[in-house]
Amino acid sequence: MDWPRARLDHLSSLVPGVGPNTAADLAVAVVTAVFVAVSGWFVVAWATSPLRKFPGPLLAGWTNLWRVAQSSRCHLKAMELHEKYGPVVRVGPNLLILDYPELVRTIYGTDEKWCKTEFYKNSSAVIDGKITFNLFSEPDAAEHTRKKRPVAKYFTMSAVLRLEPHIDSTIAEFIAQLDERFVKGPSGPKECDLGRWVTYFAWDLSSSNIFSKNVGYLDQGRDFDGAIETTRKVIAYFQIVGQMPWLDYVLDKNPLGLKLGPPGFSLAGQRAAEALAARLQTQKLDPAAAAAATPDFLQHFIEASALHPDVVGHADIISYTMLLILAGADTSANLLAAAMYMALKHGHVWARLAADVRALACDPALPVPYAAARTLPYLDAVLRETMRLHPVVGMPLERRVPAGGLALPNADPLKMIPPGTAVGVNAYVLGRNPSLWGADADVFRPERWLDAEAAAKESEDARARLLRQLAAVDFVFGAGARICLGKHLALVEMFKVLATLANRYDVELAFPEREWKVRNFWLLKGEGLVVRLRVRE
Ligand code: HEM
Repeated sequence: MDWPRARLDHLSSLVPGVGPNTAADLAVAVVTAVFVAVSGWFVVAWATSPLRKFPGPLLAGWTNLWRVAQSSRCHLKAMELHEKYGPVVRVGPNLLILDYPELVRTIYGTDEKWCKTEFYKNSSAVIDGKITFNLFSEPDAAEHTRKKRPVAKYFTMSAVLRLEPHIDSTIAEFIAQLDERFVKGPSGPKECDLGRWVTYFAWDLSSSNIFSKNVGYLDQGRDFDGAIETTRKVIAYFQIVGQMPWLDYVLDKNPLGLKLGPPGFSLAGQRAAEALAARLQTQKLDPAAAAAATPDFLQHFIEASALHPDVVGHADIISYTMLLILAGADTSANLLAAAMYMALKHGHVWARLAADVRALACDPALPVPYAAARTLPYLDAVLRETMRLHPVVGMPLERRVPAGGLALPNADPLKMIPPGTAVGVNAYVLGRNPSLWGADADVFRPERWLDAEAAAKESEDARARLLRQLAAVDFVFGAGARICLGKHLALVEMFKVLATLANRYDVELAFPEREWKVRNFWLLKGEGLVVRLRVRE
């Protein structure tokens, strides 16, 4: 639109130093004024921030854009920063990252004072124009407890073990596909992109645990409906907007209802809604068959709805199931791929693991029972060591400092973090802290766990140190009131599938000299796990 000349002249004459000449002058003046105002605002905010005393990159203290730019390698950047600045580093105008193992119990406790920050808010749906939090994103502690209470009992170890038949059937499908596609055939074993195949496995397994039905990724050998790729994009989007929450209000949750941000996650919602409707129908028509079926999460949530109708409606059942898909599939796939890569990269580790598993004398044609796999200390050590160095979630778990502030330990001269500050510990950093792990903190050495357990039997100090190490590795699943609900399930799956693969196959890396590439898209995902498999003699 062209503005009338007189109006432009009048407006531009209001800007000091700019004569009533041209529209271009006015535009320059407006841009300059905005720039000066915004810069001024940044300078004042920076100069008056109570976090100014905390060290960190200068730009990070001004704008969250700095950390957004680091996203895909923020776990490595965090290591560099702690090395340079110490255990407390300012990585955003209102965010400090901490490398104090002893603070984990305070920050991630059960006392409901430490709430999740805005980082999590965006991973919620908009229903009827309102942001509706799920169990994971809910910031309010009381509301979180209300949402969690009806379903928590379905995630205990004993409840998870009742899902073992689903895990077995998916592992059976997994090895059948590996045999058929990569082991058999006249030309002998073929290269197998195991990283891709564990992803199909984890996605089918997640669906089997929830709906008693695989989606068919293993069967088809591809992400045939695009849901895996879409979910990854959704998680990567959450990583970015979590760090600059206002972006999500522009890109996704804007009042105009325009979707400029993440790809829709509607396929998972639609699948969940259809499965729920079908299950309710079956229950009505054939209650005896429904009661006799192996339980799954859908069944559990329907039961929770019957027991707690005031908390769990049908929309909540769909929300719980979608969350399990989002939180449980790629996380498990990434940990499984990391354990395989690390054990194979250190050939003696895989050899010892395979020898221990085979000594159990389980049938190599069948999935190894959890009760048998769990008896193997070396398998346990391989898993712990993998989680220590490749903790899956590659970002700090942000929490808001409550009233009273946070006192720093060890007479840290910075002493006190003020209330309202966002703070976070990154499991990747904790897993490499030399005060916990010693000088070889960066080395993959499962034997350290066996040594530590032996030492713990001999001395109180060693026992206390082992407990600290166990707590640090456990932090891979978070801690306290917001600890991962799927922790037991994930561990049962890991024990079983690693034991089954080691029991059935001789495995080697196809390109042992190559390093895999790890990218951080909130989750740490390694790429380049390519192997050759032979069914063992
Ligand atoms: C190796 C696998 C997994 C890892 C490393 C992992 C890690 C985590 C972490 C770190 C959190 C806490 C986030 C925070 O406090 O900011 C979390 C929460 C959660 N996880 Fe997992 N997870 C895994 C597998 C699973 C599985 C298999 C499921 C479901 C079957 C699951 C369901 C959840 C849920 C529902 C929450 C939210 C809990 C709450 O806020 O009450 N996770 N997970």
